[in-house]
Amino acid sequence: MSETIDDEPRNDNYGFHSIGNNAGDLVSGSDEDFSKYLLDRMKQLESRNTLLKEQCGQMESEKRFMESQKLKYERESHRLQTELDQLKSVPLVVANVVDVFDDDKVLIRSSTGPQFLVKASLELDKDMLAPGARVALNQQTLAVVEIIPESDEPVVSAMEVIDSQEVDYSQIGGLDDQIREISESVELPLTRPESFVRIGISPPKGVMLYGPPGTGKTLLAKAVAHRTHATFIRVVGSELVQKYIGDGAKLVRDIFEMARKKAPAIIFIDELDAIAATRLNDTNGADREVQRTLMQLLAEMDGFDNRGDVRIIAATNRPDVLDPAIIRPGRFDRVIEISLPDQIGRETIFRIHTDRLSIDDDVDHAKLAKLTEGASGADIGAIVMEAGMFAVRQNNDSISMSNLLEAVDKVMSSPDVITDQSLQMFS
Ligand SMILES: Nc1ncnc2c1ncn2[C@@H]1O[C@H](COP(=O)(O)OP(=O)(O)OP(=O)(O)O)[C@@H](O)[C@H]1O
Repeated sequence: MSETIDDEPRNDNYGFHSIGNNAGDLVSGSDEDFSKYLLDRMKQLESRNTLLKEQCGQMESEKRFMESQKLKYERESHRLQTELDQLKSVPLVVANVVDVFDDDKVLIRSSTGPQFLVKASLELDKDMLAPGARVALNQQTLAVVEIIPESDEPVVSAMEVIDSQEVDYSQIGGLDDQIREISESVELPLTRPESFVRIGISPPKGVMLYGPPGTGKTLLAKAVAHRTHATFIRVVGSELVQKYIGDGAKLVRDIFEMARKKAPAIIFIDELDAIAATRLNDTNGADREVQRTLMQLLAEMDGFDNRGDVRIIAATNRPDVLDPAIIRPGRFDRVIEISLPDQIGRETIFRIHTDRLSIDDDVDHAKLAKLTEGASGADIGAIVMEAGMFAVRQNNDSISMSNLLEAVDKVMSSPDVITDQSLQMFS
């Protein structure tokens, strides 16, 4: 096969003239010239070879780039196709599980309110399919096809007091015994759990604070959270009473779940009586829902490890209506009365509330305490606030005793102040 030396005719300087593309075509010349010629040709061919190798390298990298681009576009096309399929799929209906039965039947309540008895897909995790769970239904058959993962419901995370105020025991007057009791029941299990393990006793699972409004129950719970650097999750009982079936129980589950995630944590359930009033036998739908929520609370309390770092404190103004089941041992087994402050307590609370204010030197806290028999800590706080407003109105630089006396008259004559007969329920 004739070997092509080069693909262009050439004009070389050695007395040779090519008459074709083959070596045999060279016109003869001297041997020396011929070897020079060959050397030159070899260099030319070497540089051409180098050039071709570079071009080949470039084409290789272009080929790799094109292949990667092809892969990238194939992936993008697959993603868009999947998205298109999903967008074309029929939207699912969201509902809540009311009850689950053995034969894969589920009683659900749609967001608009009606209830349906439907089939549940066999692929679903039966443990997750519990009353209160949120599920997605096929639009045609209403069959349960998905369980919507529980997320931090905004309403639950909104309950966490993330920036719990810098409340300390020193800002609470007239409750020294109660502070000691709550410190033993809540603070020590969080700060010195090993003491309970060493002695072999379990700390109280839940602490119930009861007493008239405005006596410092919430304040105490916040102070404990501050002392233990625990996440303070405040839940108001009435907020657990939800409109739809199962939502209250689900809220309780979410709250305990969040507390475990955010441990050490203190769950403070204010107005516990809103869900823990005595269970009535003859109940209508709404009471049944409240009971379901209460049962969930009891189940969570029975289920959780009381040596763990989640503590529960509840507060109520209505101990007389509480279901006895809620305060049996193993539930709220430490009950602490937060009573109205006595004379000395009121004087202390007056000092606490005026401590950071500009007041005249002649302010007599003992006299103010004598004049406010039956006032709660909140009433005393209101008196000091009113006195401050009077001083501002008179453009004074500080609060005078007369401002405080005027405020005592105003607040103590207000219908909100606890009277003797309303205290009967706490006796
Ligand atoms: N013992 C106290 N010492 C100092 N301040 C108090 C005391 N009790 C109440 N206060 C004042 O009253 C305010 C309300 O108190 P707190 O919210 O703790 O009352 P509560 O018992 O939880 O009321 P409720 O039962 O209505 O929820 C407090 O922020 C504080 O300013």
